[in-house]
Amino acid sequence: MTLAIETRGLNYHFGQQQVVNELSLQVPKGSIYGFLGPNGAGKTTTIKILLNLLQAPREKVFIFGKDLAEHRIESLRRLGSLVEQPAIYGHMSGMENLHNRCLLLGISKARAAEMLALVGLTDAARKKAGKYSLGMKQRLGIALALLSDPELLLLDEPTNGLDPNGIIEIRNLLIRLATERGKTILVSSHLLAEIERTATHVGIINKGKLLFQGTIADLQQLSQPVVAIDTDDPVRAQTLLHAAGYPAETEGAQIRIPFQTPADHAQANKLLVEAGIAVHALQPLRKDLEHLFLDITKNN
Ligand SMILES: Nc1ncnc2c1ncn2[C@@H]1O[C@H](COP(=O)(O)OP(=O)(O)OP(=O)(O)O)[C@@H](O)[C@H]1O
Repeated sequence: MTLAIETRGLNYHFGQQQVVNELSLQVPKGSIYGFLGPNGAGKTTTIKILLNLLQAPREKVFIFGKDLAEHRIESLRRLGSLVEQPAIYGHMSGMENLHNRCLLLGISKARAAEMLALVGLTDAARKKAGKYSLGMKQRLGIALALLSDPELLLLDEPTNGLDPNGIIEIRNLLIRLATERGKTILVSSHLLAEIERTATHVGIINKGKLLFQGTIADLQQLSQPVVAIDTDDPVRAQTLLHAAGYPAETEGAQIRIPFQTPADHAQANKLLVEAGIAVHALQPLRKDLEHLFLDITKNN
């Protein structure tokens, strides 16, 4: 497996505070890697190290197999990024913003129109960027990052503050960039739901430590959905379900069984009702990131 990004036991401190702790990321080439963690987990700091905005220690950070500390310029040429707010001039149109950057980078202006089309902003090309919606600004920021045709994109919470439409637009754009243009994309978020439909791979960090890394299928295995059952007699309900072969667990006054098929849930319901137990509610639940974190931390 070729790795676009690899960190080997990376550490980083702000004063006394250890913000990145023995972090070993492996981002396969061609993947959309969801870099997940709650606020303050160390995502932005890690991304800044990958961009050498914070100094990358020797032999800890590798971009396409090369030590970033030793091959800084060469590695950074292969990277495009959107960290925090995109650097956009509000008084210029989207097209002018891109032309401006083309001039700075010594790139043909023809790239500007191509990138605007790629991020779906052709119709708004002449509009002042200051009048763009937040989602349009983010897409313009991504177009700016793409001008130099980098192989690897690092996007720090690109959907932060966007409405559902904006989130879908960014999601579709990332999928197109990976599948049609062969880009590798590392995208950070604190919301699993935002990432899981886009990402092929996931890394979860908390307090600078990697708690999980793997494919989205590996993660889904861990976040198996469950069915929560509220009854008037949880103890007897659990015993009955167990006897019928359901691996029923209690969570407070609720019983939880693994999510199977609707017919299977109906069967469990029938079993309980026929035994004279009142079933108040039967509800499929997906573990959210917070619960997944708890689970993953517990297993560590
Ligand atoms: N320049 C700095 N000086 C001191 N501490 C900092 C600095 N930047 C970040 N930190 C601290 O490092 C920790 C990690 O912050 P970081 O921004 O990397 O997290 P994050 O996962 O990106 O969170 P968020 O989703 O809130 O952006 C936090 O406790 C933060 O307060």
